[in-house]
Formats: sequence, structure tokens, C-alpha cells
Amino acid sequence: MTTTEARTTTLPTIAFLGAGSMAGAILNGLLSPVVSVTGGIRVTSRTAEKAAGFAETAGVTAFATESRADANREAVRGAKLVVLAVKPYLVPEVLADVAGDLEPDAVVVSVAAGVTVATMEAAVPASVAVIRTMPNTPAQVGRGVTGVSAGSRASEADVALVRELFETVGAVVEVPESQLDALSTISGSGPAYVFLLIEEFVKTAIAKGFSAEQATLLVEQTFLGASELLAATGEDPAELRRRVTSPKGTTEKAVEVLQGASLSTLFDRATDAALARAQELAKG
Ligand SMILES: NC(=O)C1=CN([C@@H]2O[C@H](COP(=O)(O)OP(=O)(O)OC[C@H]3O[C@@H](n4cnc5c(N)ncnc54)[C@H](O)[C@@H]3O)[C@@H](O)[C@H]2O)C=CC1
Ligand SMILES: O=C(O)[C@@H]1CCC=N1
Repeated sequence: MTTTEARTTTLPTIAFLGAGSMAGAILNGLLSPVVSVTGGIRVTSRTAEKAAGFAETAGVTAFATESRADANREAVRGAKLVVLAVKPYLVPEVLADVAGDLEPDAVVVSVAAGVTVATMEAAVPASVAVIRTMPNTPAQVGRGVTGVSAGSRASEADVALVRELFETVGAVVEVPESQLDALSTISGSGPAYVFLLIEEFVKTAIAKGFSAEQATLLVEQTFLGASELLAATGEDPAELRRRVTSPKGTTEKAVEVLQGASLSTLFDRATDAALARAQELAKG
């Protein structure tokens, strides 16, 4: 007899410093019934209002820096995993604040764009491991993809633990740190490119005479349907495109126009711009 059992994940105490869009998306995965966080989850945010929202969730303790100056320090005490999810420019300041309160065997997991492992390792005690990651917001619905780069002090067990954390919200790709900024320009920022395409395509549909409601349905269902077709068939996207593009038909004409617009050059330029910004962020 075969039984299908959901894989269960057990994680140690986790502190999220900076409970914004990204931390919220990851937290969503941790609230799944097949995930157990022994010792609980702590989250911190700047405002008391945001913290109060998180505090309503069972198993989550929330602290706001505007209500208590030691919020981040309190959150990291006793935490094995410390997820840094503040804006990149705040990372040095937050690490300097909590460095003395980190557990000696803590693993600092940064999701911040650009900020290097070297910067973070220099800011925490030598016994504390650092792992840099780059998740994306579809983590919120369990469809994220996260790049993970081990710092110089991270053990295989530390990396395995961080992999488990991010696998609760999607797929994980391990890359050397030298590739993480490039990965960010693809999958970290990628959801924004997709949403931009959807926004623009909806405007086109409205210009073709459809109501906003109809245009939204036509475009969103097309993106969702095409993505699910890709996932379900496992076919090459070029082959799936060929099946839409009847020889001497209508799609062929539209695809010719799109290819004539040098889409690949445009994506190269866009991702190069994101990469340059990551390098600026690394300088602080
Ligand atoms: N949004 C995205 O798609 C992705 C974001 N990231 C990274 O995630 C990090 C956070 O980005 P978002 O979630 O988009 O930003 P956000 O602005 O939504 O969240 C940041 C949070 O930090 C809190 N905060 C500010 N100062 C704080 C302090 N001193 N202590 C504790 N909390 C504090 C704010 O209240 C806010 O809730 C950034 O470093 C970004 O590079 C990484 C991958 C994707
Ligand atoms: O825009 C940013 O800087 C972050 C990193 C990747 C997605 N959002």
C-alpha cells in the first residue's frame, strides 16, 4: 500500500529582524501545518502597528523598535536562525546592535540585496555563521525560488538548515556568493518584470476595446494558464510557443514584431542595471 504523506519540517527558534514584504512571505510558509518551529518565531518591525499585526499569529512573538529600543536584541536571544530582512542600508546598523546578543552558534541569514558576506561576518562574533540568500515574493504562496550562498564560517549543517527554511516556501538553488547578485537580477527582481508585463498587456487590451475587468481577466488568465501549462507539461517553452504559432497565422505576425524589438537585449540591459545597483549597495 502506498501512502502520500506531506513532508514535515522541524526548525529551531527563528528571529526575523524587519517584518516587511519579504519576511512576511517567508513567515507564511512557516505557518504551514507541516512545519514546526520549536521554540517559536520572533519578528521585529519598526512600527508598533506592524508588530501588533504579526503578534496575532499563534506561535509568533512580535516586537517593535519604536516601542522598545532593545527589540532586535530581545528577538535574537535564544534564536538559532536570525533572518535579516531589513533594507540593505540598515543591515550594518542592525547587526552592530544585536552582535553582542547573538547566540554563539547562531546562523545569521541575510535576504538583503547587495550586502556581502564579508561585511556581515566582520560585524558579528567569529563563532556566528553567516549565509546570504536571495528569495522572491512568490514565497508567499509557496512558489518562491531562493538563491543560497554559504559564508566562510557556515558548516554543511548550517547550509542544510537554511535550505530547509527556504524549502518551506519553494525551491532552493545553492550558488557561490559571486553569482548571488546576478541571481537576484533574474529571480529576486523577476516577479516585478512579470507584473510589469501584465500591467502593460492589460493597457493594450483596454486599448483594443475591452473593459478593464475583461482586459484583466484575459491577461491574467493567459499568464497563469501559460505558466501552469509550462509546469504541467515540462515542455520547452519554445515548443509550447510553436504550438500557439500556426504557420502563416496571426501569432506569427505578433511574435515577429516582439522579436524585432530585441527583447533579449532589453532583458540584458535591465538585469545589468539591477546588477550595477547591487554593486553600489555592497559599497554601503
Ligand atoms: N521585496 C522583495 O521582493 C525582496 C526583498 N529582498 C530584501 O529584503 C529586505 C527587505 O525588503 P522588503 O521586505 O521589500 O522591505 P520592507 O520595507 O517591506 O520591510 C522592511 C521592514 O523592516 C522594518 N524595519 C525598519 N527598520 C528596522 C529596524 N531597525 N529593526 C527592525 N525592523 C526594522 C520595517 O518596519 C519594515 O517592516 C531588503 O534587504 C531587500 O533587499 C530580497 C528579495 C526580494
Ligand atoms: O529591489 C530590491 O532591491 C529587492 C531585491 C530583489 C527584489 N527586491
